[in-house]
Amino acid sequence: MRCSLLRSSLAESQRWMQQLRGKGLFATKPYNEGEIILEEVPLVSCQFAWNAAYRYLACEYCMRPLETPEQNVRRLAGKPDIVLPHPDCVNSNLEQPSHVKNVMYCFVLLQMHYPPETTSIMLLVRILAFIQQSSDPNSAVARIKQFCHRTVNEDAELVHKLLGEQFTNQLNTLRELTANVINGEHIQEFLTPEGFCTLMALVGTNGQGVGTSPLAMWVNAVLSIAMSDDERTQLDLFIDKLYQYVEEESGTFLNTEGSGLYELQSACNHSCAPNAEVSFPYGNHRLQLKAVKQIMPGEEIYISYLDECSLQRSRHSRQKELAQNYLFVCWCALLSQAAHRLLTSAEASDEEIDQDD
Ligand SMILES: C[S@@+](CC[C@H](N)C(=O)[O-])C[C@H]1O[C@@H](n2cnc3c(N)ncnc32)[C@H](O)[C@@H]1O
Repeated sequence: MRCSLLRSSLAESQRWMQQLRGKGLFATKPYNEGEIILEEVPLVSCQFAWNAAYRYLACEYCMRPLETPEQNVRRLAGKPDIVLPHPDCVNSNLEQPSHVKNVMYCFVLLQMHYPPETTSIMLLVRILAFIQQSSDPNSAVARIKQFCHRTVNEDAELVHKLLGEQFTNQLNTLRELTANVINGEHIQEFLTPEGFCTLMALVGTNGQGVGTSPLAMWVNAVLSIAMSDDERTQLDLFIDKLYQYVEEESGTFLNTEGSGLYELQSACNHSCAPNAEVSFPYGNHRLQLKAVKQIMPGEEIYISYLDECSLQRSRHSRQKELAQNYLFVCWCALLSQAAHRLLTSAEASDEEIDQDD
């Protein structure tokens, strides 16, 4: 009886938490650790403006780097004579003649004191362009509206960090500038003050960071080649040396970075102990979601919205980042408090039962 009491309370608290979390992605079959759950390309993506400043050239459409691994490592390591072994892996990045570098149009935004990276604004403009250019704009709008897009969390009294009252003027200027760049019947609703905030919140809460690196692709490719133990040891030493040179010359900023909007992946809720992770193994914006633990049918698939560094930080810092960027109070913390309360009340009932006995 005591067990069933605890079980029903836990089931209730889980239902309550699912309500708070909204929709989620659930496994319909078992996945082993390391197994691919899904792959998808984004509806829209955009690279960070600073890539160009650091001479990271990537396709404006799919973020595939526009240099070979050898050119990449020569630049990052500041050593123009480095030659990478295994030419098949070295040259694989050059075979995309259709991937081009476009000139991005720029906003006066760069002069404004407003927190979002230009990428968030470009992503927002690309969403509008996606709707405008669609052969069926109404269904394009419906697809965009499937992404969660609330601007406030009334339960937890949170406002998205990009939408605070202190930014009213900046948001208005940005909205007017955007309407000058792109306008039309089907996107009117997103160019009103409320609609624009909704789109900003949508980009803020659903944008997935994308990272591509020719060097990392070369490393993955050569590591999958069959070779003797001796050759493998030599290769490992060579790779370690390359990364050491790169770190000395360029530090840790190694990837071409950007952000994308993914329909399936964005349905994944956050956990500080996730059972899946996102990667970009093709060196472009095509995303892969992989199980990092065994997942059983019916289980929810969670990723971490926090990078590795933030995940190591205190619960308070994690909660702050999730609240400001994603408008929720980390359920991991809530769960432990709720579980603690349930446990305490179960223990209390145990005592009562014991006394009754
Ligand atoms: C990318 S969406 C994930 C899908 C979302 N649940 C939906 O209904 O569309 C991110 C939003 O999901 C909610 N969310 C994600 N993980 C959560 C969690 N662990 N606890 C509570 N809410 C969460 C937050 O509202 C967050 O802004």
